[in-house]
Amino acid sequence: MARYELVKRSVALITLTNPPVNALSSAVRHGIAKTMERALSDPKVTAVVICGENGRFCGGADIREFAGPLRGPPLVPLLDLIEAGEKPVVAAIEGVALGGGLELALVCHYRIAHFKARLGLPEVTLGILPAAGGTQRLPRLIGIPAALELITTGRHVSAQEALKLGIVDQVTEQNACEVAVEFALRAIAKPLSSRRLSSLTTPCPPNLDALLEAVTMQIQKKARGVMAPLACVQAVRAAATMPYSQGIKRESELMATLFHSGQARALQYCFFAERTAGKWTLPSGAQWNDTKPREIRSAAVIGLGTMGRGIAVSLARVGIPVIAVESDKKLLETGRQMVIGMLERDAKRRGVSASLNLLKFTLSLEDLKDVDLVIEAVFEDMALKKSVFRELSKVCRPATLLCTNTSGLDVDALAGVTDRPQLVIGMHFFSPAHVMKLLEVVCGPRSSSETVATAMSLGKRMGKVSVAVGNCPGFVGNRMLKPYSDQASFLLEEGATPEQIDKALEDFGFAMGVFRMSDLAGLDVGWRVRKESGLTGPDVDPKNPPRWRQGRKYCPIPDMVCEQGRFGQKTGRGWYVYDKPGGTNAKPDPLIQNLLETYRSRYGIKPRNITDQEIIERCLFALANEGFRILEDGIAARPEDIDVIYLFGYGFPRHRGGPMFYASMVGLQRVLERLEHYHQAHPDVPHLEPSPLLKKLVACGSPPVQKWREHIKTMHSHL
Ligand SMILES: CC/C=C/CC(=O)SCCNC(=O)CCNC(=O)[C@H](O)C(C)(C)COP(=O)(O)OP(=O)(O)OC[C@H]1O[C@@H](n2cnc3c(N)ncnc32)[C@H](O)[C@@H]1OP(=O)(O)O
Repeated sequence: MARYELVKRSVALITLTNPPVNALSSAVRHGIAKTMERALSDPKVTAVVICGENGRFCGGADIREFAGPLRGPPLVPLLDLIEAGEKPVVAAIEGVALGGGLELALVCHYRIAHFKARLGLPEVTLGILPAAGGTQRLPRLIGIPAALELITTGRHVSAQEALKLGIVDQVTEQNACEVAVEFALRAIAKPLSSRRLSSLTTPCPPNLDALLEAVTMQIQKKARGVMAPLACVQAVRAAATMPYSQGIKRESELMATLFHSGQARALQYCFFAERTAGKWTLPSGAQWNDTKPREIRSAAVIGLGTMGRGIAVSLARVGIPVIAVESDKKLLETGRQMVIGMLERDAKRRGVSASLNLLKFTLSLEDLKDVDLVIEAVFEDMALKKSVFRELSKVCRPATLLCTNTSGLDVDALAGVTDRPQLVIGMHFFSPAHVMKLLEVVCGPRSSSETVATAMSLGKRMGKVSVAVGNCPGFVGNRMLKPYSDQASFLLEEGATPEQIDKALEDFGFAMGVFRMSDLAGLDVGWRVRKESGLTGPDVDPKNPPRWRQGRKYCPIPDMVCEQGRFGQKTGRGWYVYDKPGGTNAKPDPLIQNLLETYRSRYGIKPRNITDQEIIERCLFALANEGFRILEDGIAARPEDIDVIYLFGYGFPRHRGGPMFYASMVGLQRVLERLEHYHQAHPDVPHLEPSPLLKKLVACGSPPVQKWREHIKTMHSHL
């Protein structure tokens, strides 16, 4: 796990060998300990270079080992030994030096980085802190403010920025290992004491307390309830106020509180879930690693509304020529200006030039005859979408992939009107499409494996986290949203207010509660869908009981809000009131309070006190319960996929892991009991009835989320 060679007759070259990222597994730590001992004790060796195999220095501790007991040599004494050695040690950083990898580099006396390398201490994103001296050595090297920023955010820096900050001594465009060997030979005669970071005094700003206070407040505002960044601040404070020997103890104490926390488990689960989500399998057996995607050299987007504009920008900024289509001149011109503006702003922010030459705007579908792939992003109306797909079928060459950006309509019904159902697939982007990372790739029963592979690979190319899902109304994300938001509406009936529900959800960790989020998205969208599906509006049978639709309990309050022209932020009024249309400062509105009181008295509902616990349980357990049904139905392949969709598309707090992981952390038995309790109280709400899969998992002893798959017997997988 660490290779030893003697180069240039006197330099020991130690190469970490643990593909793919040379993580510091117990075997690698053992390898480093053995090879370092050999290098330090061999009189022929005058200097040491440490590098990583395959152009990657080191991706840090092996995160998979965190779940088990510590085996092999602990890192801190090993790193102290390297730093204390009397022979100069040089880190040759190629690829990445992250977490424990950077901590290893920090105990080397010199650091040479390849110009493409990235460095950072991302432990905070895994719910822990850099506990191999990182919080003590980095502030001593680059000062408190810069170290605090890097450690509390986990941000990676480029080699160039690392040089500016003083983290590395040299950046090279050549082979970093060869440069490091030459560097090491020159360093032999030089004294090492000033290169041992643990022996240095931390440069301390005069306003230390004010700085730490400001950073703490910023964290509490941005990452409400998240423990690790606050612990990082305390560890950095120790670097500023204590000698190294005490600071390292403080670092270790803080790590001990974080290491076994539920937040750390959740965040580490998210890390792997994100990587698992890209690994799709179809009922045919075809899967991500045996199906070659097609190369997409040109694309088209139909419809330049909010979604279409974002999609066009996402394609153009990764170098794909895009033809954008609108139905009339005015809309085309507006769309053109918006797309160009968005692309220019995006390019400015990234410090690159805007690829405007890749854009073409047209009113004619005929212009799409030669493109490789089309993404339809017209209004969410089946008849309209079908007419577009019929037309595309006529004008596009037979090999063109036809994708629909629908948020819940039947992808197979669209495939059915084309001459190539195997090349039709859903690409459900989230608004704003050039910002939001999630892409649901909706596989119809007739979508070919090559089509799935191509949509997934295009998503990756656009920087999206793509998840393959099956075809059903609302797919995964929006299907689960319904029970969640229905519960919020029922809670309004029973006595809660929008602000109370939002606060409970925001205290849980959501960036926005369900009502503030609906105001942002626009209330009219859901209203239109409910009208189309006959839940409200003129098509509802007048004989229908008032709070009852399609055989189940229905809350008409959201419709009543819309009937008053309150569509959310864009109209300046929704569940809240805003200073002006388009305003973002939500204030509780007495008119909504009135509406709720009138509604309750009309239906004889006596308002009751509702606790935050009930809000969280009813909203989130109903959400997870639908997730279990989605797994049973084979619409999502694994719980990780559902969690990734909720993390990246719906703002579920990452330190809670996603709805399915959260349910497993609460305990499936407890979730089952609470759902049974609420279903007993509300027997007319089917979403509260515990799903068979939840019951089955409880009966099997509530296995960990990673094992649920073994208990899901899907007869008709849609994936
Ligand atoms: C006491 C000492 C404590 C130290 C604390 C730490 O060091 S915590 C770990 C800190 N390091 C990180 O957080 C880095 C995590 N990794 C990444 O950010 C990225 O993987 C990467 C290194 C930037 C490489 O990205 P890339 O996109 O090229 O590859 P993948 O992300 O897809 O990863 C490839 C596979 O490698 C697995 N993996 C990556 N890092 C680790 C790790 N540190 N431990 C274990 N496994 C790791 C990843 O899961 C992928 O595996 P697959 O099986 O192929 O999905």
